[in-house]
Amino acid sequence: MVPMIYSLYGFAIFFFIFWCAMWLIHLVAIFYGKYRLHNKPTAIDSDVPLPGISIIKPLMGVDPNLFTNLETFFTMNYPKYEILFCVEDDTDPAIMLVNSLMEKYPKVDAKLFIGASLVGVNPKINNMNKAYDAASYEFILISDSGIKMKEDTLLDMMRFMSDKTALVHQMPFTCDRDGFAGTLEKIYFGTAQSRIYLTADFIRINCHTGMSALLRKSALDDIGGLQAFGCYLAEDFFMAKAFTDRGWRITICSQPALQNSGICNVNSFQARLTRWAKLRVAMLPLFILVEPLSECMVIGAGASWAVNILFKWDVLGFYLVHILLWFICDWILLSIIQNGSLPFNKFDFVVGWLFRECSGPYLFLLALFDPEIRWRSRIYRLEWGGIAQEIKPRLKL
Ligand SMILES: CCCCCCCC/C=C\CCCCCCCC(=O)N[C@@H](CO[C@@H]1OC[C@@H](O)[C@H](O)[C@H]1O)[C@H](O)/C=C/CCCCCCCCCCCCC
Ligand SMILES: O=c1ccn([C@@H]2O[C@H](COP(=O)(O)OP(=O)(O)O)[C@@H](O)[C@H]2O)c(=O)[nH]1
Repeated sequence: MVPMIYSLYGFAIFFFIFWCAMWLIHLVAIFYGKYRLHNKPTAIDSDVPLPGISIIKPLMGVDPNLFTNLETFFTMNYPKYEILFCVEDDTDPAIMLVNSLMEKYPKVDAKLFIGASLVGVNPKINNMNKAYDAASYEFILISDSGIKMKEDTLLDMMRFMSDKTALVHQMPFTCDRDGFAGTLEKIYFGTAQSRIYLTADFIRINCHTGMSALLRKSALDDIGGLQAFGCYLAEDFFMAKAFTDRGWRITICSQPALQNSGICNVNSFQARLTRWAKLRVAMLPLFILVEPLSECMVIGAGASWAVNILFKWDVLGFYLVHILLWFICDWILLSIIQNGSLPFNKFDFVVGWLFRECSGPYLFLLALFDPEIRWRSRIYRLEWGGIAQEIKPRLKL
């Protein structure tokens, strides 16, 4: 009987401490986000020339926003850069679109590479490898197809690239997009994900998501170049880990990444989150426990039970206050990251937030019980540690 009481109290203390840690994460994210994001660049010293940047854009297929997203790369305010578009398949419709942009902006240094080099299983790495080998400058920007840039985004990223830094990344966020899926994506990236992302950056834990990342090429060459990470699907995480293992700094810049894919629906968004959860669990198995526990509804339930055991507090009252406070913190954080008016009203936020918070744990369970990873036209399976194997030949979409 006594061991059972001890275990009961042990669990209650564990939930209570975890719950306190989550509130600390909320506070760190809010204060660090306010301090770190959206601060205007100090005047650039015009006597020191800015280093050149080779922008690598891996493309696969087109979507309704691709043209306007890519166009933002031709109109950036940065003195020296080249754009290296990569397409794996010579029948890809993205080729036509890139050619028309290159014709529209003949003064911008842009090239198109067709055909992947098979250096591993990661199709994004295979697609980018030729461009990486041909890059002229000492810094590389890897930028996914759905990213939209502001005129000064490159300047913003470069000003965080100190001598000790090998990687400056943009925290994932989204452009304003219509419809429930657009609201949901903004809420997820501006609350649940950014809370962890900002805290991790603050305490210097690797949380690099490689959708928009400025890399020091010499440092990447020292760890084997892009191709050294072709065996992983989460090449971004392992690349950043290799840098930090060698003593390099990695950091976010002040502008969050503006994801603006023209494909915006709840199913594809949830499939993407599930794919990412599978990657995280394979890389860091501790996530099987901590990720669901970090969800509002789950830790709230655990903490409500814990405070009832420890302090005899009312379970339902505690749970409702917990949800209300979590909701308010999320609203504050989202407003800081948006840095302007949100494209939806408070009612839409309530609905989107409740949907996200209730579906998050369910999506995580789905990810745990389905080991196959579908990424664009390919299907993979991951080993513990993150090494990937392609298990079905490429589908023609
Ligand atoms: C009391 C302790 C509580 C700890 C709670 C931790 C709970 C974690 C909960 C949520 C995790 C959010 C993680 C943030 C970002 C992850 C996004 C992601 O999964 N990205 C992966 C996929 O990216 C794409 O991959 C393909 C590539 O080609 C594309 O270009 C990419 O965009 C990516 O691979 C993984 C990146 C890093 C994941 C590691 C995150 C570690 C976070 C540690 C958190 C510690 C917080 C601080 C605790 C005190
Ligand atoms: O087989 C593939 C899959 C993806 N990509 C590129 O990798 C980047 C990230 O792809 P996606 O947006 O599907 O990844 P997510 O952000 O959803 O993980 C994009 O620029 C894609 O064009 C690629 O070149 N080949």
